[in-house]
Amino acid sequence: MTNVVSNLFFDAEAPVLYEIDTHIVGSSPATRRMKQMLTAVAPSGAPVMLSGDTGAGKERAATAIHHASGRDGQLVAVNCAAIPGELLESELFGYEKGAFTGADERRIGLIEMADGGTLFLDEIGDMPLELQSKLLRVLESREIQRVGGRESIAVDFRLVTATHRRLTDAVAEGKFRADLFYRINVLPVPVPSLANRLEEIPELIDRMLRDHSDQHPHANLPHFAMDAIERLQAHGWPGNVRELRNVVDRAIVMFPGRMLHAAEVDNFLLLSETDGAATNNAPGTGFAVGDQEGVLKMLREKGSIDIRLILRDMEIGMIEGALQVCDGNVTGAAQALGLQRTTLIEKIKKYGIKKPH
Ligand SMILES: Nc1ncnc2c1ncn2[C@@H]1O[C@H](COP(=O)(O)OP(=O)(O)OP(=O)(O)O)[C@@H](O)[C@H]1O
Repeated sequence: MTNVVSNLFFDAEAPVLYEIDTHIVGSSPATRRMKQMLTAVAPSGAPVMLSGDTGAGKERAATAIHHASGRDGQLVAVNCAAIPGELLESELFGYEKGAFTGADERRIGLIEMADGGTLFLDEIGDMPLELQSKLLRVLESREIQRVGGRESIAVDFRLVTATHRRLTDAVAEGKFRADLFYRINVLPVPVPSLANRLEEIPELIDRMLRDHSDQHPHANLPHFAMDAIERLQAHGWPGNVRELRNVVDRAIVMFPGRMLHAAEVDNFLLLSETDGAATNNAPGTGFAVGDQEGVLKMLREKGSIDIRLILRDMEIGMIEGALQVCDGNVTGAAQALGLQRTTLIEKIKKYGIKKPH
């Protein structure tokens, strides 16, 4: 693998490198190794399997591969764990009108939508066995049939898969088809956890702040002092880059134009650890800002979510965070949140939020 990768790497064209570098931030040895691999595999049409912990950046790597591949079609991302098994087939393959109750009109599936582009199957290990067989057939025949349809439709897509667990274990347990595993594991690329590239934290923060200011040109960005960075580099990062993004998002909301020191960072990290417990004073969903994980989990378990409840919980979490960071000072917290003081007081009353002493 290493030889193949390094040979391909040296032959890789500059635009490929440019795309990979644009999407993937970081110059640690671990990330440099990953970028070399991505640069090598992107131009080939062979299936890539990304492995790594949750939040490490697998979807970002898939996006980089797509953009560096030179394929004209679109990148279609599907989280196999987020869509209930019985729905996943019709989502992937599409269906003909009348295929089942409720199929009022023909629907193009996600595989067909990825024609000419890239199909990214996230959490492939969660795909039901029956669907695994159907996917294998598609990979071998390069054709699909919509649910309820007879016509075979040719599809040309590049497959990228991702998993956060060892698929070989799932194969050994009979939960994942061995033949599919070998078909999709042609070019394995490990995505390193943030704990293995702590030196990249300043670069990642810079990029996140820059992205924010590209979207909000008038935003007053926060600054991270050296002691704050040191504190971040001593953290364990179980939630990886996603957890770091949450910290940066909190800093953007609560410290616009201000300097964060170690103490503030400690508070933010504490908030990360108590995500979900933040709503104990009111019956809630237990979601926190940016908690996509939680949303997906609930969608999986219940099949639906109540967006108003989730937004309310996020609001409670942010108010509690601002109060904590401002030592219970309502005027300061209102300022940090961009709210009128009276509005904040109303919200504190409405949600029964207790101010820290
Ligand atoms: N190198 C990076 N530079 C900037 N942001 C990044 C980087 N890597 C990841 N992120 C951000 O971190 C968050 C998590 O990344 P991503 O969704 O790619 O992780 P993942 O490994 O696919 O997670 P999951 O296993 O939960 O699907 C996203 O908001 C993403 O934009």
